[in-house]
Amino acid sequence: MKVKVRILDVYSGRYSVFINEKEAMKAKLHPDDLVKLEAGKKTVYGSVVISSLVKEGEIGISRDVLQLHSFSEGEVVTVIPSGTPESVRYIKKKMNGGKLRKVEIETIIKDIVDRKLRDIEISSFVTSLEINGLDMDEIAALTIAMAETGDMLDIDRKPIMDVHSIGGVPGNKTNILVVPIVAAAGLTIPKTSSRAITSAAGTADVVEVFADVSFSLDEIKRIVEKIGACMVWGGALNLAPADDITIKSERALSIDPTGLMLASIMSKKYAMGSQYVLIDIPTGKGVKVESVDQARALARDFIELGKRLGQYVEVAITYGGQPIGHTVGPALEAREALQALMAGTGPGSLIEKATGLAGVLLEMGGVAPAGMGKKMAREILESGKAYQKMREIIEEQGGNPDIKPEDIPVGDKTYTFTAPTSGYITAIDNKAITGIARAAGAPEDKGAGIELYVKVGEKVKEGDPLFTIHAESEARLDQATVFARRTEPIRIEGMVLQRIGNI
Ligand SMILES: O=P(O)(O)OC[C@H]1O[C@H](OP(=O)(O)O)[C@H](O)[C@@H]1O
Ligand SMILES: O=c1cc[nH]c(=O)[nH]1
Repeated sequence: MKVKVRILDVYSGRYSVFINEKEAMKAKLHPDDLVKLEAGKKTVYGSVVISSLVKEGEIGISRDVLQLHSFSEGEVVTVIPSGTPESVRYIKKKMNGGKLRKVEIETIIKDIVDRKLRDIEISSFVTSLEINGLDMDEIAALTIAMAETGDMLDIDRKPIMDVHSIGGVPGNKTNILVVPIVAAAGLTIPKTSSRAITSAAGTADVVEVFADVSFSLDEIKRIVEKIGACMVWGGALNLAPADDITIKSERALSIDPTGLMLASIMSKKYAMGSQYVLIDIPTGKGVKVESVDQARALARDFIELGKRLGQYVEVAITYGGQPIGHTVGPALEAREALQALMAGTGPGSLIEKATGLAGVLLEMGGVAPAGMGKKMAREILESGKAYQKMREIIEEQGGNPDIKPEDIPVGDKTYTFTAPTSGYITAIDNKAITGIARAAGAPEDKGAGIELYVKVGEKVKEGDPLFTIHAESEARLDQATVFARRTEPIRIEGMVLQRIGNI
């Protein structure tokens, strides 16, 4: 059927096309049916929403579609019902535990990017990967398909360094220090991050508190060729575009299937032209990788995948047994990262990890002698050079370089939990901390999160503050406090943990 486009001021987070009920009945279209819109050389897929927002003879197009495709009001388009895409068969094959061929993986990724697959099918694909996994041939094919369905960056400065965390540990604002340290040493580091997947704040969510993170590839090229670094959101670019779409399903389910995680990270690095990549694998209770043996196995996969892509990859297995630093949630983490860059010092876990990772990159990039990278990274941080580089990044990304940590607003609805008894902090539950921060509204509510006053091993007295929840609304604060009461985010014990006798 031929209809006229009506642009609707609707944002649904998916590719929706709106059709009047009578028109839908005539065309035998039903809610959520997949249709193809054709206009000249343009082809776009979308899911049907039956709505009185449009009249007979019209098709409503939501803002989501207009972000990537241009349609004008009144433009005539042909609407063609589209059957189930071939890729659904391949998703079922993975559900049944089969091994996917390269061409099958390419078809799935192309259909995700073309929006032929709807949320429900994409979630099924993600779930099938969580349950049945992928082998290295499948992971390599997935990585290349994810990168090649988008644009590739070609930066005129070499070598290109990169760092990426597999995430999972609360408060992981580390790379916001690593990137300016490495760039201040003269290396080039075009850092792309995703938004939160399982945590309460991805690096892109945190950086967005003080600068823009959505740029075109041309803008990124300009920024990186000028100042040697950027810290941007991968999802804003047409860079590995399937990544941000699958991440939406992962975030909803709070899962990060290992094969997809490898492809998600390495496709972004491949598309950015990164040559030397450092992968951070936080390891500990309540994060994605709980044991050092598992971390080593994953490290081998990253290194092998890097070889297949022509990249030199090193892996740092880092301590992830409790949150990094003292803050969790976008605005609180932005404050802490900025404070550390300005002062050249900060919480031990944050500074140790940031200078440790930056040190490895300085050695990989050949600007620090073997074994001297960490010392050099610390000197760059303490000298204020990393902060100066951060100011350049903020300015080039449209933020205010003079911003101070106290200028960053945090949620003003607060509740502080205190120690019910005196003793030592014997555990901080990563999953509970993330759950509380998410219940408080993070990462979408930038000001939501947690301020931690204690770390494992510290001594507390009854009544000492343990942590404060910040939220932007009373309702969210209530949800988070209820969640916190149901879990045991912080364990306090005496020095005698157990008494055993009479066995
Ligand atoms: O912790 P969760 O949300 O699972 O993982 C996602 C986070 O991990 C990575 O961090 P980075 O960009 O390397 O700092 C991603 O880019 C993202 O910010
Ligand atoms: O970028 C990232 C980081 C962790 N896991 C992913 O899937 N992607």
